Amino acid sequence: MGKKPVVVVNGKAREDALAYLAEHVEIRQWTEATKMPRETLKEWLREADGLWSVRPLDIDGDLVKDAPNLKVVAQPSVGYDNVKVDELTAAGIPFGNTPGVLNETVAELAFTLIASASRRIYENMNFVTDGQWPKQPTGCVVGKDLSRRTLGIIGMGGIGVSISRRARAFGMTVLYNNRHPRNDDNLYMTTYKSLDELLALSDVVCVMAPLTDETYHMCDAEFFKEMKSDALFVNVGRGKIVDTDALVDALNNGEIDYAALDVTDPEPFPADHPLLKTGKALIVPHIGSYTDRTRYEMCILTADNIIAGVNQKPLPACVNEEVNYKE
Ligand SMILES: NC(=O)c1ccc[n+]([C@@H]2O[C@H](COP(=O)([O-])OP(=O)(O)OC[C@H]3O[C@@H](n4cnc5c(N)ncnc54)[C@H](O)[C@@H]3O)[C@@H](O)[C@H]2O)c1
Ligand SMILES: O=C(O)[C@H](O)CO
Repeated sequence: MGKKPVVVVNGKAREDALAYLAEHVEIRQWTEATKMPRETLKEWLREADGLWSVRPLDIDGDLVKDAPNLKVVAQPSVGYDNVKVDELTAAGIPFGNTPGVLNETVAELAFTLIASASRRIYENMNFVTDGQWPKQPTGCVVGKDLSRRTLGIIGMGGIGVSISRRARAFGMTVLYNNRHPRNDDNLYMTTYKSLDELLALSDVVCVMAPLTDETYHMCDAEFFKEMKSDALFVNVGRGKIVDTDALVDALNNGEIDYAALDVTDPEPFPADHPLLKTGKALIVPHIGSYTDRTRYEMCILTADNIIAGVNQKPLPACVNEEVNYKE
């Protein structure tokens, strides 16, 4: 039997998925508690056929330029704003991500944020844990309905569609903004609006777009001024889509009512950040896809991307399908 292809894993990854991958390749994993130094990673890649990217890792042409045998890079996420895909394409390296398998799970988290923030679950639970059970009806923090209110989704891709289905089941009117209006059955009773219209009409605005040059700081001071003053702002896309200082100002000035975030800028988010001092934010630490089953499926898809790549076969989920595979 010939030598197995070598795949570098630059940090901690699910052991069950690595065990599956190890049936096909030889794994060289960075197991130190500290982040793998970039120069060491470049050194290891000189001998490698594949890279399983553990985030945060900036992936670009420089990282792979001295890796003559590298045939694939893959990571267990759908977002790939850490990757200069065109530079991998130029180097003849396909890049694999994990679309689809996480749609329902991330939509469940987005909807959990929408519902929990609307009913002020966090603040109301604090009454209970503090032994301050409130006198009804005025003592508690009064919430807002979801039914008969309007949700505006920015970024109507795989996850946006799954969020819109949940919102309709809760009796919400659903609007969306996307690069292009969509025309498919998934968007039943969901209406395309320009960004300005969506912001003016929505009671809940949910960002589910990728981070790109175009979306960086899309949610700025002007954006929040265009929202309704009693609206909820939700971000499950990427933290850097939001100008966080502008969000703090908008909450403090009453331009919007509340924010619920799965993603922040920066990550990790500092415990003494002014956003947490507004008392108007529900924040969780980027857990959108974190259920055991979904993370397993994402990691198995990552392994399958790598197995295909090292064998110079088309990846099951390839971002740069146009790549000319290395000979
Ligand atoms: N919080 C989490 O754990 C988590 C989990 C999964 C995905 N994400 C983020 O969500 C993003 C979307 O995931 P997806 O699987 O739905 O991707 P997708 O590619 O299926 O959908 C993204 C949609 O956003 C639209 N879009 C792009 N630029 C836009 C813009 N400027 N304005 C409006 N719409 C725009 C695209 O046209 C596309 O329809 C990912 O790129 C990732 O950054 C976060
Ligand atoms: O993009 C994704 O898939 C999530 O943010 C997890 O990294």
